[in-house]
Amino acid sequence: MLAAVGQMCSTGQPLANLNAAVSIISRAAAAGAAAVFLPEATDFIAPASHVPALTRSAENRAFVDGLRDAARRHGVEISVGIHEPPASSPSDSDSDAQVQDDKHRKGRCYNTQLLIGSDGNDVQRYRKLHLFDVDIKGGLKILESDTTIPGRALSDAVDSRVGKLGLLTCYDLRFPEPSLSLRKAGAQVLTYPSAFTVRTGAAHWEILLRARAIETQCYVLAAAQVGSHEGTKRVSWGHAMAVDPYGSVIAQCSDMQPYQPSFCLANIDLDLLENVRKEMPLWEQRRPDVYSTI
Ligand SMILES: O=C(O)CNC(=O)[C@H](CS)NC(=O)CCC(=O)C(=O)O
Repeated sequence: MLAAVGQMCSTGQPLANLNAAVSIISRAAAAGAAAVFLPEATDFIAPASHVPALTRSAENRAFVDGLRDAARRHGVEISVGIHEPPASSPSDSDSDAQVQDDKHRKGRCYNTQLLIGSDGNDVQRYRKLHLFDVDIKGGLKILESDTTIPGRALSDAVDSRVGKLGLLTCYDLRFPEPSLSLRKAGAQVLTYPSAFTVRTGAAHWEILLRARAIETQCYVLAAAQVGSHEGTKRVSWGHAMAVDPYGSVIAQCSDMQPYQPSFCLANIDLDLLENVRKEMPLWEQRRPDVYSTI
């Protein structure tokens, strides 16, 4: 089964971003993709002060509806990173006092990965657990928690046409525990929709993606934002890629400028995955008698 891993440069306009995302989806579907993976914050990237209003805008609701429609029209599953207002889903459990207080006080949102089925219905959502609050010497200062509420749980590994998916997002990549937990829960394919910074991307992106694939013996699919986001100081690293369970980079988007909405295709071969796990049975070789395991 073919998975398409997308790369684009989101703006502050959800409807323009919808157009870019749909152009990836329609071309990927025509190329035979069964599922299309889009970056973190595909709906918009904008200055922090604009995030609360944009998250709750009619344009942003139209963005998600447009993707549901594209999933149905093209018959593909879609994973997409969005800004999600609290209590937007009936199953929402964010009723505790702290979260209620936070959302009223600051209008924060969740950084959510939404999985849409090929019938256009929502299948799963995952809210980013680890927020990117960093202040690195040399200029980089981002406080994601200014605009975002951290999720409080992993989401169950979920069936898709390209295998059982374990959903994670961007900065989560730096924490091996959730990837191991999802592997233990049955995941075969880990997703990391991202918007890595250029500096940290150059230093860590590919190494971390390959490490997570090697440790978990899962495919890793990492859609990515790329280039300068208009109206902000943010520049994203791109290098959207797919890694196989042996750690090989099997597909990668072009780094050629000017950046266009693009994708790369990866064949997800679950027989190969089983072979990797059989040849080197890491899971059975762990030593819980010596150290604690997930
Ligand atoms: O909310 C948005 O607008 C999009 N979200 C992001 O860009 C997020 C939070 S600011 N970026 C990261 O997590 C980068 C991680 C990273 O670069 C690293 O771990 O080195």
